[in-house]
Amino acid sequence: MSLQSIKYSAGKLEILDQLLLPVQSKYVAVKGVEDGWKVINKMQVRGAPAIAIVGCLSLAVEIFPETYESKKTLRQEIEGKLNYLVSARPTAVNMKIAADELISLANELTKDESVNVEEMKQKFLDITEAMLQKDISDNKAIGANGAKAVLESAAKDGPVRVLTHCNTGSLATAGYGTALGVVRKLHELKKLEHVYCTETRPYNQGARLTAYELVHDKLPATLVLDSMVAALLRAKNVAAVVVGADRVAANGDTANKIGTYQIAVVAKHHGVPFFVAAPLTSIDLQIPSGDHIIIEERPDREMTHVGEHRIAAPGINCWNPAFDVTPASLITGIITERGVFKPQQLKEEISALLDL
Ligand SMILES: CSC[C@H]1O[C@H](OP(=O)(O)O)[C@H](O)[C@@H]1O
Repeated sequence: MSLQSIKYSAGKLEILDQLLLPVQSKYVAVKGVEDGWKVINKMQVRGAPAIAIVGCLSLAVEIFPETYESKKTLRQEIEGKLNYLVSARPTAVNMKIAADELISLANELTKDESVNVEEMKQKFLDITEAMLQKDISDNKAIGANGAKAVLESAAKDGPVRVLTHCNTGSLATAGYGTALGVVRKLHELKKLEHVYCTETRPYNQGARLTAYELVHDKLPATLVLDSMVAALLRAKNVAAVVVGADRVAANGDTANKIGTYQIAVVAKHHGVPFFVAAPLTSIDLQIPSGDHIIIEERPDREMTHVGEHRIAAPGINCWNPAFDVTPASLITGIITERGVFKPQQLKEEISALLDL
């Protein structure tokens, strides 16, 4: 069992093919941007932070062996390939934010006469490679901030029961995870009584990936069906819900895996605190609200089949949005590596943090 979703060394990138988990643990090579786009679009690798890291590293391995006649040529290559990678999946903002930052860097280096084209290439490689360790350190901070927030929100002292949705662990990031990082931190603090994970139809990130991680780490965990959440919150004394995010708008509205919105509604009905855990690289202050978030719609086959086995009647119409938007009013707190924010204060506090 491996939880390392991404394997990288200079000029070489492999990803754990998550379509084969949990039955088969197999790494596939990503030899350039075309491969990067395909493994992201097919969801062989998925998860907002992992998408950005794999996308950028696919460009890094592509340019690594190359020599460029000018900085302008290299800049054009970087800009064109990064914008192409953004098109692989539209909802998560992390790839777009990473692309914009790296394109801005390429523009600055192009103008800097003290930097030659080889130095510019190496600087791009260095900054792209640093995304791996930064993501892990961000997730550790999210875990610590989130565990504190969950325990403070709990009605009683002592270990807590939490519910999570989809997969937000090592298989969605460079390691440790966001919402699942909060769960891991609670366990490290000996404050996790139990974690419940939803199966997360139709891709089954919960049953196939989160359960895989929880069994691997030997955490006290139970898999539940997406349809069980209301009954679970009514019967099992869950102290908090902690989910991930693919894009958080300036007002705190959050796009996350389909089913998140209805979990938030049920949590509100039962008075259970509902937390979103996400790095700053998932927060898009450029859009005012969740109404502006593009929701990816995926192939019908993901609903009508499990693997090669058909489970839906041929000819039935399908609607398969991969995400939904949870309004800020249903969110107790947004857990980041820089702190936990009320949705209503997010834009002001993040802007102040980033000196925007
Ligand atoms: C750590 S962010 C993970 C985020 O991404 C998942 O979506 P997908 O599996 O389609 O990439 C889900 O929304 C998770 O919350």
